[in-house]
Amino acid sequence: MTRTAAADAITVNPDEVAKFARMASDWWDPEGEMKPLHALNPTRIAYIRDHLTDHFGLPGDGPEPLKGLRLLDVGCGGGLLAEPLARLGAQVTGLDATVETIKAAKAHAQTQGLTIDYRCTTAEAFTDQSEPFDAVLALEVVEHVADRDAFLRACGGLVRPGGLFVLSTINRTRRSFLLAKVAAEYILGWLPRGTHDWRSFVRPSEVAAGLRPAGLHVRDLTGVVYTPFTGGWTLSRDTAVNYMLVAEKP
Ligand SMILES: C[S@@+](CC[C@H](N)C(=O)[O-])C[C@H]1O[C@@H](n2cnc3c(N)ncnc32)[C@H](O)[C@@H]1O
Ligand SMILES: [Mg+2]
Repeated sequence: MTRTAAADAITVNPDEVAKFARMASDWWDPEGEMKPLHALNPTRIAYIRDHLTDHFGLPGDGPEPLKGLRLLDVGCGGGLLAEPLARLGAQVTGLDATVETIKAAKAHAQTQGLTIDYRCTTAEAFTDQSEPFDAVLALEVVEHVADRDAFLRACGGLVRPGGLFVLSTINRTRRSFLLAKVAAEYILGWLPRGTHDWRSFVRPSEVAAGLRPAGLHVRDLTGVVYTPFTGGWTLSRDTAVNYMLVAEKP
């Protein structure tokens, strides 16, 4: 049975988190069920690094361009994002709703000699337990939560004034139904069948509306598209399927 952060956590969809808990041993296998996240990683990490260094006026060169920043990775999974960001010098806290996932993340970070503060909890529960962060990240999580607005409000509440929120997800369009649902799960087999519910995909306008009560404004919206020739992902103006978004708290 999956042990979750808190049975009454309003953003946790038990069926959704159980899927990720079952995959806990697979997070770091680049050919396993998390293969698409591994493939996306270089592109999304570069996007995050560039937005953070630019916004906080950091030099951006050198081996640790994110040194001095406190980051919160919400729905961190096995740490695919938390680890590279820690290597770039950031002080990283990672939250995930399932015990199995956090165990896998802790074990892997230890093999890498990385110090990351991993906790099994939710953004809404963590709000009362922590100082706000320079930046909060939630990549590929919002389409799996039970209450989207509560999730965005809680994430936004954990951003300090002057800080950033970075999100990635899948847009809810006709094209995303064909590509991110039908093709990815049933034709190409990139993701296990049933990974996503198209109705849970999120329009950028819905992210913006969900962040507004927490006082955040969207500063950037960038698409991420698959390039069949290279088998990689690149940033694009096309936000109809996958996209990344940066919001700022003034
Ligand atoms: C697709 S994975 C993304 C992992 C990671 N952010 C990445 O991009 O590599 C989604 C993760 O969100 C977690 N999750 C789902 N709902 C959550 C919630 N309400 N609070 C915290 N974590 C949640 C799941 O357990 C899972 O590990
Ligand atoms: Mg997803």
